Amino acid sequence: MSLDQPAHRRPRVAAAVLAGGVGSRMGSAHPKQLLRLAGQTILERSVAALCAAPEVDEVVVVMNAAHLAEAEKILAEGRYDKVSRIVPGGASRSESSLAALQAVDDYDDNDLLLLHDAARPLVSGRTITACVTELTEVGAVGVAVPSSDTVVQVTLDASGREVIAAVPDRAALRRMQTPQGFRLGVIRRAYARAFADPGFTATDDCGVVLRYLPEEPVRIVTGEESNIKVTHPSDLAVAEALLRTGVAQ
Ligand SMILES: Nc1ccn([C@@H]2O[C@H](COP(=O)(O)OP(=O)(O)OP(=O)(O)O)[C@@H](O)[C@H]2O)c(=O)n1
Ligand SMILES: C[C@](O)(CO)[C@H](O)COP(=O)(O)O
Repeated sequence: MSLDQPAHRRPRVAAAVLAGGVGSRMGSAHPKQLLRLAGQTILERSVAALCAAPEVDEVVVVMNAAHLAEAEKILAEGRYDKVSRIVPGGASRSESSLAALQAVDDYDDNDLLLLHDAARPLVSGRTITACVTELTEVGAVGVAVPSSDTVVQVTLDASGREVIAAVPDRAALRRMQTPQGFRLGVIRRAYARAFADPGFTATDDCGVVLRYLPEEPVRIVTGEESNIKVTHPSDLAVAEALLRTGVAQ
């Protein structure tokens, strides 16, 4: 903890919106976070959700470097008061998470960081609050939902075709979403170890803690089906419908 902070102060809470991707699966010329969803960009919707959360003090946007100026313009016009920094993302999602960590290097290890996919514009205030609440007890938390599909592990047969290798017990499986939240000391240590590992790859941030700080419990908060990740063109239509019908806001 830095010397100019009282020891008993409440932890500061930063939220990072990860928007460093190119959206290749969306197949659009523009990164998907800059596409409009019911009249507002996906990026703005994610930023607005985090800005509206009373627990969040500050929002950092990690933007695809080629579109930084565009994001700055959009977010300035929208007057998102909690957005303090817009920084360039990295080549992978993990490198963009690292850029978020670097953007809050003035925060103490005891402060909190939520990492959220820009591509999940329908996240609710309830889910954000639940993450921050859990971080009063644990150092790492991730939002997840049960799977309504059976999930199988596959392998390749001799002819190179996919076959089922295992059917894990569905009751013990969850589909991870974001936000994923951390005490900064925890996520800093996990990423320091991860980036020292030449074989490091990850698809989310909780997985980095699980792998590199195995002694650290990563708690699950049950999320909402409506917190979809806009990934393929059909997800845009689903997101529009969720907004139109009031299932999401
Ligand atoms: N280098 C990257 C890659 C991804 N992301 C962000 O991580 C979130 C989840 O990634 P994904 O849905 O895969 O987005 P893209 O990488 O843009 O999509 P694709 O994999 O289809 O190219 C998105 O908000 C994306 O912008 C990021 O900040 N930096
Ligand atoms: C973090 C995440 O949204 C959890 O489901 C997901 O792993 C991101 O994966 P992507 O391939 O970067 O979309």
